[in-house]
Amino acid sequence: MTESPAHPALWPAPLAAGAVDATVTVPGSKSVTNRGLVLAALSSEPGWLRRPLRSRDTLLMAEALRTLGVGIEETASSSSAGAAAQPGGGEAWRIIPAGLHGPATIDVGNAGTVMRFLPPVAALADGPIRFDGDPRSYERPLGGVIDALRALGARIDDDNRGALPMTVFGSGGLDGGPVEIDASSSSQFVSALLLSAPRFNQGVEVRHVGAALPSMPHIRMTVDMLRSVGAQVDTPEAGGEPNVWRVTPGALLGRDLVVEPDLSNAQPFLAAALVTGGRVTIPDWPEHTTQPGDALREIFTTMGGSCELTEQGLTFTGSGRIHGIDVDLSEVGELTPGIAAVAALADSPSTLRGVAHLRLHETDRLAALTKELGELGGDVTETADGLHIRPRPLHGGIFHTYEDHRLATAAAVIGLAVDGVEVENVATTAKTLPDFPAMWTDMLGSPAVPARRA
Ligand SMILES: O=C(O)C1=C[C@@H](OP(=O)(O)O)[C@@H](O)[C@H](O)C1
Ligand SMILES: C=C(OP(=O)(O)O)C(=O)O
Repeated sequence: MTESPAHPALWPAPLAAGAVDATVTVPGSKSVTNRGLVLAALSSEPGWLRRPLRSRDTLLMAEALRTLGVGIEETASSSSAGAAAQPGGGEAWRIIPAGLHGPATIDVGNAGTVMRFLPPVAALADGPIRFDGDPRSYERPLGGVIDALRALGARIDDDNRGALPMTVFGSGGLDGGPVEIDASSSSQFVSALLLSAPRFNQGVEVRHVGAALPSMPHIRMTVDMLRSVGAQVDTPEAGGEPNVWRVTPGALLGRDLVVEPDLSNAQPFLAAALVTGGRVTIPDWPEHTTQPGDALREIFTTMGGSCELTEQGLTFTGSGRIHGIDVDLSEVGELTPGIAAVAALADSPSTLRGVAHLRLHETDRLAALTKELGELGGDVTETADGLHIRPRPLHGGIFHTYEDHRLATAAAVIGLAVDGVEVENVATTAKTLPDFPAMWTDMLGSPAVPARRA
C-alpha cells in the first residue's frame, strides 16, 4: 500500500484523471464463504469450497472451526473430478468434518458472522468454548443468540451479560425445538440458529418477534445454502407463517460449492464507473443470487448509470451525471456507506432509510458517515433510521474509518472526485477485501493521479 509519508496510517486516495475503463475480478463473498464453512463443518461427509474469500473474517471462521477439530485443507482444483472445467476452478478448501471438541478459544475479531454463527456450533461441541474478539465485538448485539441458545438447552456464561466475551459449555448436542427471538438488530441471529439446526435433536422453529427484520436477502441466502446441502427448511416465503422458519433435524451432505464474487465488495468499483462517467465490468456476476449487492444494479441505475449482464459479467456504465436517491436500504444495509459516498457527489439530495441497525455494525455507520462527510464539507444529517445527504462541493481532508472496511472503501470513492482525501487505516479493508488498495490503483490504471496532501 502507498502510505502518506507524513502519517503512515493515511492512504492518499487517488483522484481519477478521467473516466475509468476496467475489468475488476472481485474475490469471493464473505457471507457465502462463512456459511459454506459452517455447513461443511456440520456435514456428515467432506466437502469443497472453491474460490473461498480469504480475508480477516473468513480466516477467523476457518481458524475457529479448526480449533474445534474440523479439518480445513488448502487444495488445488484438480483434485476433484471435473472441477477444472468449473468457472470457480482454482484454489479451494477441502473441509473434513470431525467431532467438535473443547476446551477451545475462538477469536471472532469484529466479524458478525463468526460471533453469531459459531455459538450454536459450540453448543454442539463437547467442552467449554470461550468466545472473545476485538473491543467492538463486545458492543455488537449478541443477546438474542445467547437467550435463544439457552432456551434451546445450552449452558452459557456471558460475563458481559448479553455480549462478548462469553463461554459456551458444549455438551455434545442440543435439544433444539421452538424458540422466539428478537432479531431486529441483526438478521444474523436468525441465520445463526438455522445454520446449526439440522444438528439439533429436534431441529428448530425460530419465531422472530419484534420490529422489522433487516437484511432479508441474507436470511434467504442461509435458507438456500441449507437446502443445497440437503436440509429441509420451511420459510415464510414458501407459504409458512410470517417471521417463522423451521428446520428439520437431519444429516447434511458434503457438497462442492463455488463461491460467487462478493457483490457488496464490487460496490466501490461500480461506484467508480458512476462517479467518473466510466465503465467497469465485474466478471462472474451471478445471474441469480441472494446476495444483497445484486440490488446495486437497480440502485446505481437510478443514480445515473446503466448496466448490462452478459457472459463477460456485469458491465456498469456511468453517464457522467449522478442523481440523488430516496431509498429504503433495510434489506441491503451493508451497501449504505458506498451509496452515501456516491450520494454526496450527486446533483440532488438523497434520503437513505431503514438502516437504524447500522449504528451497531463495525462502527456506528450513521454517525461516522455524518461526521466524516461533514468534515470534507458535506451536508449530512442523521435521521432516526438513516441519512439525509444534501450534496455541496467537498474538499480534501482526513477521512477516519473507525476500523470499518466499508467506511474505507466509501472514502476511496469520494477521493476519485475530490482532491486531497486521505483515508485513515485503509488496511482495515482486509476484513473482507485484503487487496483493496492494489485493486483500486489497478482499476484506475494510468489516468489516476496521486492525491495532493490535504
Ligand atoms: O448474514 C450475513 O452474512 C450478513 C448479514 C447482514 O447483517 P445484519 O443483518 O446484522 O445487518 C450484513 O449486514 C452483514 O454484512 C452480513
Ligand atoms: C455488517 C458487516 O459485517 P458483519 O458480518 O461483521 O456484520 C459488513 O460487512 O458490512
